[in-house]
Amino acid sequence: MTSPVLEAEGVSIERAEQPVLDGVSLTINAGEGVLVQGPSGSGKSTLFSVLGLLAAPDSGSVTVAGDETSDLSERGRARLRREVIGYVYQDFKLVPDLTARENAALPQDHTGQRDEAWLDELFERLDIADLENRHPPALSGGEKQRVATARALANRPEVVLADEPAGHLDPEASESLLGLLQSLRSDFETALVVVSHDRSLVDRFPQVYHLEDGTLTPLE
Ligand SMILES: Nc1ncnc2c1ncn2[C@@H]1O[C@H](COP(=O)(O)OP(=O)(O)OP(=O)(O)O)[C@@H](O)[C@H]1O
Repeated sequence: MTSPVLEAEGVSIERAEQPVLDGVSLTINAGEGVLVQGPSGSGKSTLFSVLGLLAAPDSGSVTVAGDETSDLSERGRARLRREVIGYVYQDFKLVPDLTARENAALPQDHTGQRDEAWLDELFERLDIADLENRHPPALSGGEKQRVATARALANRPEVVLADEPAGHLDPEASESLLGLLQSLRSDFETALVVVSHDRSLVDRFPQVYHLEDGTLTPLE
């Protein structure tokens, strides 16, 4: 039996005194591909933050790689963020003073284990090898998105969380990036959780949930 890499149970959170997530439960097993689809403002980025231990829920629990996180110290949560989860942020969060390759290597530098061969492979697979010495201000939105994806995968995480990972790409580049994420999922058992408003992604994922009015519903 596969064990969950990420599990949210009864998660609720308010923003500006309004409920955004209302008793959301979600289980992600190793290697699973899950899309959370919902309209703008439905709470997708909030769910991304809660699942990624970037925000604590008001109630409910989030368990990462078997560790229930509400009782963990900040140090323990930081370790899970570093070692278990990879993040593709909606606004990339690349460091402008570092090259594309240095940005992608940041998670490895935080754990003290540079793996140049894996970075080479990621840059090849993402088709950005020729951009590795450029700084983010000199990259297009789609190029930044691929560098951010390389960074998310740098530590071979058990689960990648991605907020609108194809938001800045044309349909062809979006298809290729999602194909890459899905192939990494099958090659390395990396679970993938994508939150997106983009309905065209629905057919690309084995499991799809709809988020609206604070409630997460599986789409049949
Ligand atoms: N820091 C905050 N303070 C107040 N309200 C917030 C805050 N963050 C989010 N919200 C509100 O919470 C709701 C959910 O926001 P969230 O960003 O999670 O939605 P989303 O589905 O990701 O939207 P989008 O697709 O437009 O990115 C929105 O109504 C938003 O205005």
